[in-house]
Amino acid sequence: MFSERKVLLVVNPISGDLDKNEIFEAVIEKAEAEGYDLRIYSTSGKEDQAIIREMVENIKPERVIVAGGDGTISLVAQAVHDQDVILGIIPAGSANGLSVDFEIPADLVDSVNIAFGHNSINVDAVSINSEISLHLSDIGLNALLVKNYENSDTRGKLGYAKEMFKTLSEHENFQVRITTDQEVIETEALIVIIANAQKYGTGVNINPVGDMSDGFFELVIAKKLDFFETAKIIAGSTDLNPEIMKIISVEKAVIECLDKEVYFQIDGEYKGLVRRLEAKILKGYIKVAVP
Ligand SMILES: Nc1ncnc2c1ncn2[C@@H]1O[C@H](COP(=O)(O)OP(=O)(O)OP(=O)(O)O)[C@@H](O)[C@H]1O
Repeated sequence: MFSERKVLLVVNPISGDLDKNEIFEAVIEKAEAEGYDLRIYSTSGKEDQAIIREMVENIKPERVIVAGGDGTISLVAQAVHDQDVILGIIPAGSANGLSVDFEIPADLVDSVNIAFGHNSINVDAVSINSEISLHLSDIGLNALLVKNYENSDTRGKLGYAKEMFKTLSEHENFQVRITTDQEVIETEALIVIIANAQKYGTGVNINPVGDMSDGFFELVIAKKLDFFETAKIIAGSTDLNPEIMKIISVEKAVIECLDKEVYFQIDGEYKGLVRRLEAKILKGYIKVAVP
């Protein structure tokens, strides 16, 4: 029988190190059990956003389920955000920062059940110089780490530690001016994070007040630190010292790097050097299935 209820599964075949066949099997089984007509799209790395958008317009699925890392989730969110669909997430990337924040478990059966489940929340996005950030973007130290890690051929924890050491020796603090509706802050900074979420994929809770559905994003400004304080922060120390870290909740902000161009990353993807960022919240950007 032809089913009116449709679901589109988008899979990134190269993300993380999960066997995608297991994902196909689990989703096919669940879709059958729930009476969904399932369509599948495997990303190619080229024109995916436009293709997914067109598929969603034609198929009109109730849900779009993404199996991939944060890059693929963000791509699909941008393709479907103005459609009436629920986004289900099956964590299948190398870091899975978004899934950590949504408390979506790594277990395949559990995440498939959640992706097809009844609970969903509206999630904000942050527009940064017209690009979309769902999770955590930043300028400074961490963006340089992302750049170094992307360019290195080592992977895993050891590769990460090696790149962190290299990054700490290369990084230079910068002068920044942050203009919000409430205040103008001018300070030397190690890192400025534009945070929609709370945690990096490593589990570091950099923004304890973060809530992806509250209509605000946070600016987390870390000032000059010494070498060991810096290492502690990016290695996972969560005891945020207010002398060192300042966190403000805003709807929009302009961030200007006053003395040099600074490394910039969005949701784990290195974006190049920047001087100026304009960030604003996009409320209720996408609906996501959650536990
Ligand atoms: N078939 C493909 N071949 C090569 N690259 C692809 C293909 N499909 C998608 N990509 C690329 O995969 C990247 C997105 O990867 P994604 O973020 O999903 O996984 P990841 O990098 O393993 O995980 P994480 O973001 O959690 O570290 C994009 O750069 C995209 O262009």
